[in-house]
Amino acid sequence: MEKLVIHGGRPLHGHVRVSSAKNAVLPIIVATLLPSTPASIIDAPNLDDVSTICSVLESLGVKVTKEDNVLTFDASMLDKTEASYELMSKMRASFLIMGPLLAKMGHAKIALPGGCMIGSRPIDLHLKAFEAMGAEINVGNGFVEGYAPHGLKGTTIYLDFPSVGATENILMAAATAEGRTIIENAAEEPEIVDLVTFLNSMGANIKGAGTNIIRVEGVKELQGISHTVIPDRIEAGTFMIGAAMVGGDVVIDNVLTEHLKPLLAKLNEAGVKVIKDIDSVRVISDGHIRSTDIKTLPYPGFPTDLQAQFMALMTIGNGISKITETVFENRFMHVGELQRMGASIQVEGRCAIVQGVPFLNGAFVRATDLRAGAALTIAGLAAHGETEVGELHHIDRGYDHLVEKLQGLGADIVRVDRD
Ligand SMILES: CC(=O)N[C@H]1[C@@H](OP(=O)(O)OP(=O)(O)OC[C@H]2O[C@@H](n3ccc(=O)[nH]c3=O)[C@H](O)[C@@H]2O)O[C@H](CO)[C@@H](O)[C@@H]1O
Ligand SMILES: C=C(OP(=O)(O)O)C(=O)O
Repeated sequence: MEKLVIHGGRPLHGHVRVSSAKNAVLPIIVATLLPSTPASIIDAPNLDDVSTICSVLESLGVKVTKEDNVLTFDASMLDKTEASYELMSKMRASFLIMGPLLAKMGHAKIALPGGCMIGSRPIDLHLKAFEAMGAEINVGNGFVEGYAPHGLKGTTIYLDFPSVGATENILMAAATAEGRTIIENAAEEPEIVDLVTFLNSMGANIKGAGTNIIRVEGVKELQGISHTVIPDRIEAGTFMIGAAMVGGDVVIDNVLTEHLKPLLAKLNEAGVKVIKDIDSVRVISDGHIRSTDIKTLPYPGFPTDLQAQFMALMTIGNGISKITETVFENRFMHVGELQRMGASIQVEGRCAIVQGVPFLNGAFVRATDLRAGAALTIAGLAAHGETEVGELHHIDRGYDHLVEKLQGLGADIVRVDRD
């Protein structure tokens, strides 16, 4: 069991480069199930979630190869349509294989992903959409099984909530379905746009990605291409918040600032200096933070995946900050850990009231989930004394070389074996 050991209080300086987006690369890898010829991804991030999704595809018969910085997926031998609980339980995004498998193979049997730390995360919207497209869906004994022996048919689907995963699953099911599919109240996240760019480059006919109505004209076949995934806006945001909290002068490279408008606005409100450039952003901070409220919302609102990190920043604000989480029902697991570092936070339902304190103190804390882990790492870098962060497998899911990148900025952080 490994842990991070952090000695806080050293300002951050220099450049750090953001990797490709986890939440874009995962659905894009799944979409390589669809074409009849191999598809490649250039510069995929080095993440446990990427390894997991590659294992899921391999378990279905896809040949996955890596040469230098290019991952290639050849689904011409795809012959299985069942995914085990062991693989599904590692990562919920694995459920995205349901749409492409139904579209291409007419069958999918997938272990139910189950609940997780941040909420129950049902898949009802995905399943309702597949049924509307003509699939027969049965749920039982911990599995969801779908049949579409005569193929999927386009239809109009209204999503009760603009679910990112449901929008992606439907897009992949609809790309080669018969006729037109219209997704109303679709998710508008940049990762949806990147998936659609990938699908359209392979020959799909999809319009409206990035708005809440997406139209898909089903095509007969897709052909594999090579794709470079968009930068990870959540990793970029994590470094921006980190620089703001710890203090210093940091340039974050490979950032599309148009994907981070709510964070830029909130850092501005918090008194942090942020200078935008074409594909980078510079954050200058003396560590004095004005308390600011945030409310998480689907894109283009404030991302739930930056809520924990922003809460860490608010723990040293000059007053009271109200943090409202509307996307997931239980995404405050980091509160207890931040309290161990001396933060003053009270949770009232979906709101956390953070009363800023002059400084945090180092403590032993656990990464209760991926973004909680990032938040606690930032908090440790800003805190007085030594912080240890355990349960690193959560952080490894979604941050590519986090420790090395922070060391490059001058942080005193090492990864060591617990024993
Ligand atoms: C791999 C990936 O891209 N993960 C992201 C994706 O997760 P994910 O795709 O799972 O998130 P969704 O947008 O689907 O979920 C948002 C909300 O909708 C609910 N819901 C979703 C589907 C459904 O069938 N029924 C239902 O009720 C969920 O429980 C949750 O409360 O978007 C989330 C919201 O931006 C991000 O936090 C995750 O980092
Ligand atoms: C919640 C997240 O990911 P996932 O949907 O894969 O659990 C995240 O990236 O913060």
